[in-house]
Amino acid sequence: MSLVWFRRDLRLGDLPTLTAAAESGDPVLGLFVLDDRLLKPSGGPRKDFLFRSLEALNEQLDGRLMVVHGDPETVVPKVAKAIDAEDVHISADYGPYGRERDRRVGEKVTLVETGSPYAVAPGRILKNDGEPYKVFTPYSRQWLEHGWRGPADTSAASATWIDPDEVKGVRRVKIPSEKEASDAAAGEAAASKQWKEFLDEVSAYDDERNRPDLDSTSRMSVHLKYGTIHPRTMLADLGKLRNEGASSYRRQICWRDFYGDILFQRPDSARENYVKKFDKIEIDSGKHADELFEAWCKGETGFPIVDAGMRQLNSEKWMHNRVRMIVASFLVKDLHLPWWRGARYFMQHLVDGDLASNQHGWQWTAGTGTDASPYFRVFNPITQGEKFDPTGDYVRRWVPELRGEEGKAVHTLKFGRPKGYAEPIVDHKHEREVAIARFKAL
Ligand SMILES: Cc1cc2nc3c(=O)[nH]c(=O)nc-3n(C[C@H](O)[C@H](O)[C@H](O)COP(=O)(O)OP(=O)(O)OC[C@H]3O[C@@H](n4cnc5c(N)ncnc54)[C@H](O)[C@@H]3O)c2cc1C
Repeated sequence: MSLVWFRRDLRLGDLPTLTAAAESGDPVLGLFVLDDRLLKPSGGPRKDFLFRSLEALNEQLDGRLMVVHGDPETVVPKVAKAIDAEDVHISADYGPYGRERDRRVGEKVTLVETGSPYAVAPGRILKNDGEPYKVFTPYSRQWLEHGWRGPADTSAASATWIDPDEVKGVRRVKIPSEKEASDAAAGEAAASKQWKEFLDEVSAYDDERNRPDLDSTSRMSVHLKYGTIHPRTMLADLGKLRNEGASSYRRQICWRDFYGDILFQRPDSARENYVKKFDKIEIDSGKHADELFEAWCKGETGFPIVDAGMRQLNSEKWMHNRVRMIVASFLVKDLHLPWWRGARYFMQHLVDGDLASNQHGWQWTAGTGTDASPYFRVFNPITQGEKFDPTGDYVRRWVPELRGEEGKAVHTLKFGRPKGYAEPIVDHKHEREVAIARFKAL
């Protein structure tokens, strides 16, 4: 018998783990472990998406997904023993917790790793001197040159699936549900449909991807996070197209691989500054800092694009990439709060919250990360709004108090601030100087 332990690969198509497990011709048991170490710190939207994707996977397997609850170190060997499986097939996990977990489980059973959640697995792309890259552009050149495998030809029909009802001595649980849901459609079929629909529009991606008012990005991040689609499948489709949009999209997939690689090289960077000299930068704390943080979380800063972004996050559990950068810069450089405070809030609320992309997206914006935007480059939330939401539609969509403002005047409020909309909580010009002075003091 073979065991496939699903983790961040909740699909049956393009699943090399399944090819490996089915190779011997033995029947296969599909297993998912509800692990409190991962579930407890997960925000509701992520749990909801995970549970709905598990439901979809279970359906694809005609109800044959075994779901158990507990510490994988105990339950995975128990399940393997119950079906007399020699090998436990997994897709490699490169995150700090996942690596340590797999090391522990691997001491008790034979873990066979095939593939990873990335196009190119972390640790593969190295400089000529064998050192990992720290800067995106040379990494991306090497990444393109390295290339990736084609999609694996797998489906539910690739194996004979064991019915979990026939497995004795293992306590199964029902797939839970979660109240704090997002609208993101979950599961492999939804991922595939969404991707195909987006491919029809990808030629416009390069021109429009920075425009939150157009809402024209793919929203595939949550599917990539939970592996309801693999980037390899997407890259294969993109490879058939010859347009700027497809190249630009490929570059974003590369950013995802890059940050996966950086976190693999430096697991400490999930919690600490990637560039150590920033440990000494002055950051604010105390009651007033907490009040400012609260206003930021609620989208009540009095800066329209920042408030629109935070309200989109709180409502949709997702935020446009450009706006993620703007609100992150505002938290770090206008409010002088530590990046990890904002990153934690994002991880609680984002449906696509991913340790590598989130912590490094934050560190990039804060200036403490890899080829970071320099600390002295401070985003002006008003000009950023005018430039990237030139119609003003994005702000009006998310900030009802500003719906009476026309065009891009919604960012400057030059004709006055409507009643009921917050006064700016800080003076951007002044805070910019404070941020730069603190940087220079390092
Ligand atoms: C402060 C901050 C926090 C972020 N937190 C996360 C996070 O928790 N999870 C997450 O998946 N992405 C995160 N990102 C990256 C990016 O914002 C999202 O991947 C993107 O907005 C998701 O929407 P989309 O799928 O429509 O993106 P698209 O524009 O359609 O991009 C396609 C895919 O490329 C990848 N991608 C795009 N931009 C980036 C990037 N800068 N870094 C890494 N991968 C990228 C994503 O997988 C995305 O789905 C963060 C960025 C910033 C600045």
